Amino acid sequence: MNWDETTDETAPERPVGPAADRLVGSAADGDDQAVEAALRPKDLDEFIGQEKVREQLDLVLKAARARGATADHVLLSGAPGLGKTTLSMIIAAEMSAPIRITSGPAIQHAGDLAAILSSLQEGEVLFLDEIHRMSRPAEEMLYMAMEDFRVDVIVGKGPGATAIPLELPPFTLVGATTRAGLLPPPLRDRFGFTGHMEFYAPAELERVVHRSARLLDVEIDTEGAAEIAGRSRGTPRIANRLLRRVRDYAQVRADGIITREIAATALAVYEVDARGLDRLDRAVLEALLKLFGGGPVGLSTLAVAVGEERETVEEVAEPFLVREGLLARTPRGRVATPAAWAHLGLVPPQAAGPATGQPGLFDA
Ligand SMILES: Nc1ncnc2c1ncn2[C@@H]1O[C@H](COP(=O)(O)OP(=O)(O)OP(=O)(O)O)[C@@H](O)[C@H]1O
Repeated sequence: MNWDETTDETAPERPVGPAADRLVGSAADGDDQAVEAALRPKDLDEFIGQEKVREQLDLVLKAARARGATADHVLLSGAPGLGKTTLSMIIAAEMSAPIRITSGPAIQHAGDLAAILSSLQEGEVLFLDEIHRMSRPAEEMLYMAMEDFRVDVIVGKGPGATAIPLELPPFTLVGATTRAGLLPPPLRDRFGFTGHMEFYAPAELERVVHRSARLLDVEIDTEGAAEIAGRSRGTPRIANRLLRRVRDYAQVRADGIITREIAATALAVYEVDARGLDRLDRAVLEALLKLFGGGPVGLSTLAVAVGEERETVEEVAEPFLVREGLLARTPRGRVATPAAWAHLGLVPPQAAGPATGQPGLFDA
């Protein structure tokens, strides 16, 4: 099989093996979950960035409130850590409604979903994270629930099974997905509003860092916040996590105040470089440049060279390297860009071509 066919450059980082606990991973770890609740913005005004989604959602919610109606179902797509859970909580708060939080993988049987749906209160927000990972029967039950606020509960088995219709109170489903493309069109079409969350600009992340520092009672100057923001890979969750590690360093090794120098030195200790690359990202780039002259080189060969699983390189390191324009996935193999050479301070070999990376020599 051609590896290129299975490659999705927009695929979000999925923690794999030892890479799961990396400081710049975008999925939440246990430590994050404890702090995140305290750092979540509580209303749309407090929510930083995502101007388009925020403005559109503001209209959807204001209109529903003015009509005294339940808000339309909302689908939020985007990489982990960009604020989908936070926005769902804000939707509930803006509608003065309670919220129930669950996820696709937690709903394996239609009965699991029926139990949740039948216990919802009128107007309640149901947040369904990773909605693309729900089972097929549950998904089909959801179609009817979203459209008609009704489900058919199947009682019994085999020829004697009967469907008992169950009326549901109007509710708002907020679905979140990192892979909007994986949602079947009938499900996608049942959302009244779809918002795509983009990675954050450095200036927006700076505001996130300042806000979190204020809530955590940490003193930080403008340049210190800019330094952390620049290494946060466009993701508020990572910005908040780096801030906490820099705060530790500032407390233990300095006077507690975060300046540019303190942030840069602290993050060097944690091996997060000026562009947000960590040890794994740099190992991949270094192997590509130093061992294979910048490529093209096959994924398996590259993975062996860095001593990681193929999936770890492909799913954990590469998405960010591709996004940053440091690495390209081509039909002939992985290739470094001029920006990669510049970032590692190396000089590309002359026009003679790759040092060792003859196309066809390496596995595909
Ligand atoms: N726009 C924002 N302004 C301020 N803080 C934010 C913003 N977006 C996210 N955060 C912070 O980032 C953290 C992660 O956000 P959240 O849990 O909502 O992300 P998510 O997209 O739901 O991630 P996942 O897909 O892993 O569930 C939270 O602590 C939240 O406070």
